[in-house]
Amino acid sequence: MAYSFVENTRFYPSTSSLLSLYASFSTSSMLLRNIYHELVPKKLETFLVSKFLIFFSRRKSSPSYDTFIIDDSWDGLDRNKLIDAARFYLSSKIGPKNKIIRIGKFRGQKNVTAALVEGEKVVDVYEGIEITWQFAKQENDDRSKNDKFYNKGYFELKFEDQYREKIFNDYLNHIVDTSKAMTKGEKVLKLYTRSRGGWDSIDFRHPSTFDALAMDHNLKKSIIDDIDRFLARKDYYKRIGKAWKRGYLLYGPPGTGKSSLIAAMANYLKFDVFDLELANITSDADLRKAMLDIDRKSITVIEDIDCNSTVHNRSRSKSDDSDDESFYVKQFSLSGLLNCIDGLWSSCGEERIIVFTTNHKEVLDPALLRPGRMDMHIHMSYCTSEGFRVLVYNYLGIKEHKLLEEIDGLIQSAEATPASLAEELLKSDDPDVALGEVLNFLKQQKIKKDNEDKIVEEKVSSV
Ligand SMILES: Nc1ncnc2c1ncn2[C@@H]1O[C@H](COP(=O)(O)OP(=O)(O)OP(=O)(O)O)[C@@H](O)[C@H]1O
Repeated sequence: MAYSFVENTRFYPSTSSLLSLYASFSTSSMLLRNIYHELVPKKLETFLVSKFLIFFSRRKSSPSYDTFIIDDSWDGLDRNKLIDAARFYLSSKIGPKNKIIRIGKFRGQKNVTAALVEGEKVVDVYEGIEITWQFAKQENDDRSKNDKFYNKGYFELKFEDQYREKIFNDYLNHIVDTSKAMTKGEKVLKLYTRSRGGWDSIDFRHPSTFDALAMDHNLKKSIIDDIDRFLARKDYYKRIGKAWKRGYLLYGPPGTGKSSLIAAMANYLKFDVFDLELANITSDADLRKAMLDIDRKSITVIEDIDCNSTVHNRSRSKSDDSDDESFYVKQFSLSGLLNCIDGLWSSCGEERIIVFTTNHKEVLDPALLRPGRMDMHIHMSYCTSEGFRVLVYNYLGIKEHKLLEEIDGLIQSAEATPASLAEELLKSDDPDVALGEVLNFLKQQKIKKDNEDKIVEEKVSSV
């Protein structure tokens, strides 16, 4: 036992020496810590720690990656909206690491936009997840092969496979929302037309505005009020169980501004325009598909409905037509079309506007004209004195002129369209000359109109 005591004192320090050793160790570690904090700033420390962790986590196991492809078109038919959103989104992510970029600017757009070219990569970080974007061109596209700068293609986004769900459910929505916010106030409207079973789009840059429209002031105001009320009533439509859509029937002679009014509506609402030519619709299924593919916040236009035998002639029977396919198209009436739209759109719960135009309201299916069918019937009439003042201000920049009184006296009876008067005003920048042209035109127009009236009167009296 004594031996063991002697042995123990030789190999183990006493409690007091242990305490003094600990005290000197903690003093020097505090000193070292202070020196370290003095010399190494907080940011550098965080950076070093993160690099250290990344280095060891990479060494631990090499991650595997998944890739999503965002193609130019979806389903081979319609434009893939996600690619447009991705383009906008990535334009803000392109940085100094990208040595070659495409740049451009739309008319009316405030800032220059950048885009990725083939092979260039962008690394985006979303909630700590790294996503690598790359743009690639379609291999089977001939123009892609020959034209280095042709930008039809697709995006690849690559990420660690453990984040697949997060990317799919959250990140892609984040891209759509961010791109929407980025384009707000700078939205370039699109005009969609139907071709090869899908919708093709081009930029829609019609300059028409409500201010520039030559039409009755009260009518103009009632249209704007109607649109505003419609947009504010989402809950109301939901409550009464009706599709949140509004239908307008524009009727009047050619050149009275029906297309201009549609463009003014689109510009006012910042809604895209879908031009639906019923003559290009091949079947009921095609019509349903076309209607279902129409985006929310859009105006669907069916122009010159009176020229479309397919929709106003309801009384045709199958024996009238040998061709089954065309018979099928001719089967749907305008009110049938509206029912179809109501049915399809009621489930979508998003705002949509539909506009029909006609030069001859009188030949339309009476079912369409029944109250409640189209929400508002808008008569686009020949130019009035009030409307002409708007044109004069738009084209010549003046509000008063000595010839205006004489023009006012003729304008109502001459039945001139705003389009024809606009043509006359375009002939000169000099108000004296331009308004002189208008006056001559109205005089000739009046003579023509009186002659036509005389012929009609003679016909009526001979009957
Ligand atoms: N009410 C109007 N206010 C201002 N400009 C007008 C108006 N109506 C016509 N115009 C001018 O005439 C051009 C042709 O008019 P627009 O195409 O809008 O007429 P429309 O009634 O749609 O004719 P159509 O029935 O032949 O399609 C317009 O681009 C515009 O310059």
